[in-house]
Amino acid sequence: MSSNETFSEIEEAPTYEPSIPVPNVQELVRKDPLQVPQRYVRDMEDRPNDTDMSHLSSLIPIIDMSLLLMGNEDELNKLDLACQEWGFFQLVNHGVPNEVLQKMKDSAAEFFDLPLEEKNKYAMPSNDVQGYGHAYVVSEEQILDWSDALILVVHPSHYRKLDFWPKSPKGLKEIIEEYSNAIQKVGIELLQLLSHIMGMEKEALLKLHKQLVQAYRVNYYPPCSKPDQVIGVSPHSDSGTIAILMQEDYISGLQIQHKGEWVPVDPIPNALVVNVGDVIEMWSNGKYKSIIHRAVTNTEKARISYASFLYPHDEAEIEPLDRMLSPQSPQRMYKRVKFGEYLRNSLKMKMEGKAHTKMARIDTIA
Ligand SMILES: O=C(O)CCC(=O)C(=O)O
Ligand SMILES: [Fe+2]
Repeated sequence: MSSNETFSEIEEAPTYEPSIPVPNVQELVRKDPLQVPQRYVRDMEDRPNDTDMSHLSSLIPIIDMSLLLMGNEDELNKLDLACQEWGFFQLVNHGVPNEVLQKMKDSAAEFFDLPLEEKNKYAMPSNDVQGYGHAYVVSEEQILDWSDALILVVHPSHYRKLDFWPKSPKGLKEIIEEYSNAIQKVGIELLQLLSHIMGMEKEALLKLHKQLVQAYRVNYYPPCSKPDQVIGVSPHSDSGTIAILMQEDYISGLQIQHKGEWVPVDPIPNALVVNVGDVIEMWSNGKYKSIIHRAVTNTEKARISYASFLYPHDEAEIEPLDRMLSPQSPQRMYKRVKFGEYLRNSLKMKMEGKAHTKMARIDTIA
């Protein structure tokens, strides 16, 4: 692939901003399902409210990849509108076999069911953000998310730190690789289609990455006795290019901000949820939106979500593309930033909506 030829395979794996170690939430719930320690309790204004917005979930665009790949104009328009108005869509007929999705889910569920000592063999060290633990914890005072996660860099393969890839259950490593390869294929196709709807040649966005990097974050949200007081994953936008998420089939939790409301993205069995990240928002000069989203918990069931993030090489310079400046938006909304600096700046902050995008924004409003 052209974008992967720029950097040689002897390049060292990058390092990322560390996160402060905090208690394991699954273990906390296992020991006492009713306890909700104060460090997880949100301020009143940040709590999920119980207004049921599930009727809005069906408005989130559902896009058919097989139609996109056939060049169907209506579907391409739908993609364009989805990225402008929602920043999120559900992707069906994406080509990843259902067996691969299911094997990924079964194997990850088995991992989280292992005793803590076994999972802690892959514990995120204090100087890294890969492994089993919690990202974005930057101060002891910070209110914590009601979740644990396994985080790995999966592509390019020489970036992998195999010490963090669980050896048990048997087959997990292999399915992470198989699933991630399948997701990368979908991701590349989406980048080609986005290049097309931005009026560029197919490989344009891929080339701008200099090298396509892919990280994998499996989130585990234990049930919570007070789901109205905690958040599973704090509101944030994703820093990379695009994110592709697999959800549990029948357990909701993901919510996205749309016109001032938190809209749930209820799972559609075997669909993938795709969202535009900050980099696409910057390249498109704000035409396509990187939307704030969060995950909430429930009293009944643990939920696992599987997020793959595609992003550029650390050295890639990100700025609005000339062709995306238009009479409607003649001014650049973003400065040029080196992606590696942008990403590390985000990882150094707690997740807080779009606060991390400040370093790239040109604020036109005084
Ligand atoms: O669990 C979810 O549905 C969302 C996870 C997410 O936004 C993330 O990992 O960045
Ligand atoms: Fe996210």
